[in-house]
Amino acid sequence: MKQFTSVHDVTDINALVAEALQLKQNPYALQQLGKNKTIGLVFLNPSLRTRMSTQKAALNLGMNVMVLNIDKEGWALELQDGAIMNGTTVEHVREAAAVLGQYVDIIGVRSFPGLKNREEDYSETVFNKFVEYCGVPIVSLESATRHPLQSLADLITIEELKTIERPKVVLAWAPHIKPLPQAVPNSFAEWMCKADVDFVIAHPEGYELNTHFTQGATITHNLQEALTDADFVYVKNWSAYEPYGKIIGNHDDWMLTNDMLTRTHNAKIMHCLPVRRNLELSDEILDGPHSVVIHEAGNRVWAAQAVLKQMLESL
Ligand SMILES: CCC[C@H](NC(C)=O)C(=O)O
Ligand SMILES: NC(=O)OP(=O)(O)O
Repeated sequence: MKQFTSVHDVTDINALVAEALQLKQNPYALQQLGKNKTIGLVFLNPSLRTRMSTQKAALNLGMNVMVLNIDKEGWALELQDGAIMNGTTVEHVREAAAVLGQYVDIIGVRSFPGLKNREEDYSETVFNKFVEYCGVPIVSLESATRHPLQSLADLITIEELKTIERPKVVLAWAPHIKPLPQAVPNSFAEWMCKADVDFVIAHPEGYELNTHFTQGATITHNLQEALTDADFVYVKNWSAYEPYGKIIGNHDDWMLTNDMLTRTHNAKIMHCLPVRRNLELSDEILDGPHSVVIHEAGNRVWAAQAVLKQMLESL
């Protein structure tokens, strides 16, 4: 595996899931594989799970790890090619990315969308500049339009916890007070459309995701209908794709409650975290028997470890 930026970088998602579950059983079996290899984790935005789980995965493989919060600890980055840098930016991404590539064997980058310019975000301008200039293999720590490490962990969780061969999986939009990226739902949809599940996306009218990511999914504006016989409900907020980056209408009634779950097939409730309690998901669900969000977060280590193993094997 030369890079991990989307499901399209994976030849066999089921084999990758199986590999992750094997590593979960025997986390330290490959400590020599990463010996004297270094991964650099570069964050342009906050992170808890991705930061800690990817470090742990790399350490499990014997790698050295360096973490840089480049937005706070690095120089103010210039991202526009051809810019006359006579303003507040101090270093161009061309140099910053290339220099980072001198220090590491693999680089991870987190770069959220600005949610202002859809063309800029959906062309992955910032992320792709790191890909272009760093000169080493790259793993996405969440980009403007995808979060593949999260989606792999989600698929691992579904495979581990499913009680029937082909479960019904529902991506259910939930309310929020801030406009959030579409990266997590885009990526989840892409992976679910390739997995052996019956996949349904439920959201209020106006929150349609870009169809590039949802080919094969059943899409409904009726949450109750979607929840019927669901085995997994993946709860996530996202802002509108059109008008881009906006919150449209008031849909507080889309926050899941235990009463709504009675329609499901004893569904397990998933969320990538962080979650706004009693806004996106109720306390009664998060603290109740249906939630698997902590188990899901734990699987981020095994997802990252399986990906880094394959990337190390390709160095
Ligand atoms: C893993 C989730 C990161 C981010 N969440 C927030 C709260 O910004 C998002 O929704 O993409
Ligand atoms: N789910 C996830 O990626 O969490 P962080 O943003 O805390 O890394």
